[in-house]
Amino acid sequence: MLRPEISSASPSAPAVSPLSGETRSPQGPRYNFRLQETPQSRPSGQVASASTPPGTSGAAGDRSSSSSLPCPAPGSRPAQGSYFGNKRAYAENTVASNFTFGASSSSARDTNYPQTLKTPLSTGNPQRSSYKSWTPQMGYSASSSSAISAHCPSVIVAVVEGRGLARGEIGMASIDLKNPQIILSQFADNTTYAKVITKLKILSPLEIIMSNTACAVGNSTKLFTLITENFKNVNFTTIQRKYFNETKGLEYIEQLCIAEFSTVLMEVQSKYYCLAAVAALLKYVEFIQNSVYAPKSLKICFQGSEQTAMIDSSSAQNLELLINNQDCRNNHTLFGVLNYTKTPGGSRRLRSNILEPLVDVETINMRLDCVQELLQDEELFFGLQSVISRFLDTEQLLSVLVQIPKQDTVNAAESKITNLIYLKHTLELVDPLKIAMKNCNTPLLRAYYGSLEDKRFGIILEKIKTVINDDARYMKGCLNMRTQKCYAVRSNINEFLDIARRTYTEIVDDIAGMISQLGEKYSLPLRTSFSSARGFFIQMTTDCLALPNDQLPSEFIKISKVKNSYSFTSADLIKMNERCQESLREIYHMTYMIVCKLLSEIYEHIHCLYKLSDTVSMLDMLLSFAHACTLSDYVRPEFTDTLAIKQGWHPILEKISAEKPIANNTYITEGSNFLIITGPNMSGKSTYLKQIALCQIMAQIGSYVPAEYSSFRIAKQIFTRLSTDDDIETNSSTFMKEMKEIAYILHNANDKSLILIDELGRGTNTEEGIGICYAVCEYLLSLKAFTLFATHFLELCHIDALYLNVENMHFEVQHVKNTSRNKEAILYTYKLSKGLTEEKNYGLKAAEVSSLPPSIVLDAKEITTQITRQILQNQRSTPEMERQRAVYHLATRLVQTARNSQLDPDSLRIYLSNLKKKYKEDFPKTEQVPGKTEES
Ligand SMILES: Nc1ncnc2c1ncn2[C@@H]1O[C@H](COP(=O)(O)OP(=O)(O)OP(=O)(O)O)[C@@H](O)[C@H]1O
Repeated sequence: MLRPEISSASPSAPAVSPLSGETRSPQGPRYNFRLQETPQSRPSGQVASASTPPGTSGAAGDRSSSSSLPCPAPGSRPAQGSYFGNKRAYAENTVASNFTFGASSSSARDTNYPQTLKTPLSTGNPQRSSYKSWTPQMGYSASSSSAISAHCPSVIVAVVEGRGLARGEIGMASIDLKNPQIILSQFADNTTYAKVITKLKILSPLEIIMSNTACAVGNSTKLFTLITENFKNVNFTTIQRKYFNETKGLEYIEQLCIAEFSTVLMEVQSKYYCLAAVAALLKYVEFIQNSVYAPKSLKICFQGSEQTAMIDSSSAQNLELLINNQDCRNNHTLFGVLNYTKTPGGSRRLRSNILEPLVDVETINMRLDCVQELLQDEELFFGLQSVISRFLDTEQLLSVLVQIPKQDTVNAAESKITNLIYLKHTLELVDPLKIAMKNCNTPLLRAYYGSLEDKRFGIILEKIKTVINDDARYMKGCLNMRTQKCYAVRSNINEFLDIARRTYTEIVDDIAGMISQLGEKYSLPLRTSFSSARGFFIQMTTDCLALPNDQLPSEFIKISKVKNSYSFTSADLIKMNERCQESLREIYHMTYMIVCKLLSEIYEHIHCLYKLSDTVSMLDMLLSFAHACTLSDYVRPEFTDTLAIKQGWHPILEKISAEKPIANNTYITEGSNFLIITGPNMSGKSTYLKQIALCQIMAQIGSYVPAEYSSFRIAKQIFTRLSTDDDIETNSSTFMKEMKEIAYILHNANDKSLILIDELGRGTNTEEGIGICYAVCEYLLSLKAFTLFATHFLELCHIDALYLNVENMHFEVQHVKNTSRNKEAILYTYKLSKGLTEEKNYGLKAAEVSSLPPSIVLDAKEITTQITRQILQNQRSTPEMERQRAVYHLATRLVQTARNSQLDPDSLRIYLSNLKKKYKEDFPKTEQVPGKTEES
């Protein structure tokens, strides 16, 4: 048996774990997880064989399972006396000994683990507790409010990097604890590890697992260091390298992947790093969850990095895709604009699509066809929306159903019963969903309709209905749900269960009777209330009532008062609550066994739920797109080689402001793929850049876009270098941030990128800033990427003379006389026009209208005039410098022309002779460039 060993490290813990000898990152809590082999252990990664029926005991009893518990035959009776009188005999006969009801259980399996194993899960670490506290009972709220909880981190990722020559080859495997789907990926990354970091940011993990060799004392790998720096709030766990075992990974996939997705085996067979990562991941997850995945129960997919567009995390942040930069609680984000989803699955899907838009035009167009149909057919839209909004979190339901608890506890029993009720509720919605979709036309909707025709839905429901009452259903409120669970199983299936339920009802009636008697006795308006923590208790409002001596009778204990309402209990009520709990435990116990038997019968069909959850989440997202369209006049995008947006506007600005934003046109083609945008401060440059990126993302996820007409070229990557107003870093670190971001773009951009750069070089002095901008522009101009470059350096605009593919655009402002203050005021039009801005000293003008003291503004104006004069003088005083500059320009143009010599020979000759003419006009006395002949 493998013996896992976990040691928890508090932030103040020493750098080396005394238990495992592993290093720990100094930031925050870290965990080291070490699996040790002991003589009685089963080999790593060993799981119950595929032929083991789900729910039966697995290898070496390791996969203890629910249906191994013998179930009493319907109608079977204890040998003698009443059920209560023969409880023990009944238990001995019918209940497997590993079914341990009670707060703490120590199953045989559990004894294989040292006590330290549980420490990390029970520490008060708030981050850690997020999955510790996650239980199958949680997260089934049906409303869209659950969208928020849907985004609480629940993903565990294992990352491994190749060694030696294979350094830079990355394998990743992730599983969402709320969604039983494993995503594998393997790719080559460069030394900045941009792809890994981006992928991890998109996954937004709860925990990252790496090999212990990645963080050997004093010799951590660059990848480890970068990940720990970038994910300071995420838990790290290191596992011995041997558990990153590709053979075990392949075995895991063979055993756990459901048949529908088994082609993944062909894809990953020779991808050793992702196989190694999945082996470590599953070993670890099964360990911390204290459960194993049932054979053939998981959806496992391989996701290459080329299937979706890449948006790095700082671009996602700059563009406010998911989180608003000013206030992380408000929903002024692209997600907020598009999110009208009704299910947690739909909301999760929207989130992941926004972060990873599609690149396949055919798929995007299929989605757009659906949105179009939903917009044109109101009946379809409202019919679908009403059914979809009744679905629970199907993915999480599946996630619970495919796990077999290693221990049978009251909680596990209760959760299985709850899940069966949810399953019934979910399956009962399949028919209404089919009815709502029966007249749909578009191929994608028809395909989803077709997936609902799966016979397995009906088979499972039929089987459930033979055991579960027709009216057992999901209900809000803990008492309601408790009642549903109690009476879920049909009567006459188990006589003892019927008796236990009668007893439970009697106790509940007794409680109500006792409380009403107490009310009469003290002439108080007492009410029976219930909470999951307290059980039944008494409540009383004091609105129209004065208490004798301002005190409650002494019989009432544990009194608490909130506003004008008292809550309390009595010694008798506490006893009755205990009896109630005991009888409930018995009911759950018997129900559980029936449920387990039922689940084992329906288990082979359960995988159709993967299809259903996919259908529901996709329909929910498409409905959400259509909903967003109905609130604003969006247009269906086209996909061509040109980025052309007619009268497009910023979708988030529209959501925030009372008036519709000013719309603008955009036109970028391969021949004119570099826009330089100038304009005074506050004229709308940054907003415009973001608007382009947001529209591009909306189009690529299959949504309509805010414009009158739009056409996009698919972007494989979207890069942004945008200035953030609320940057509180120092000037130097702002500059370093700028440089890092721009370096990232230069390393990763290619011909299919969309690049937005705003105010590059503002973190350093003007000359150097211009120099950097110029060099960056020249590099980007060598690509066919679509680039929008907003700047205050007007010198940069002259680059259009050298490069034919550069276009200058500017934001117009108007100057109006403010008669009351006899001053000129700036009127922002937010209108984009051709050419570069003619505004001068607009920084000073902006400062003038700001709250800067007038004396300071005056000083600033004077100093600016002096500096400008000095610069001009300097420039004039050195004709040699001017000559050199001209030579440089001429040489650059010649080189550029030669490089882009797509011009035919005649045009090239004309172009060169024009250049020569211009050069001679500008410098009549310079006969030729020193050292060079004219011909050269
Ligand atoms: N198209 C528009 N329609 C309406 N309001 C707009 C539009 N564009 C920008 N604005 C408003 O103008 C404000 C300033 O815009 P923005 O930050 O884009 O200007 P900027 O030119 O980038 O300024 P700076 O150069 O100082 O960074 C925005 O916060 C927004 O409220």
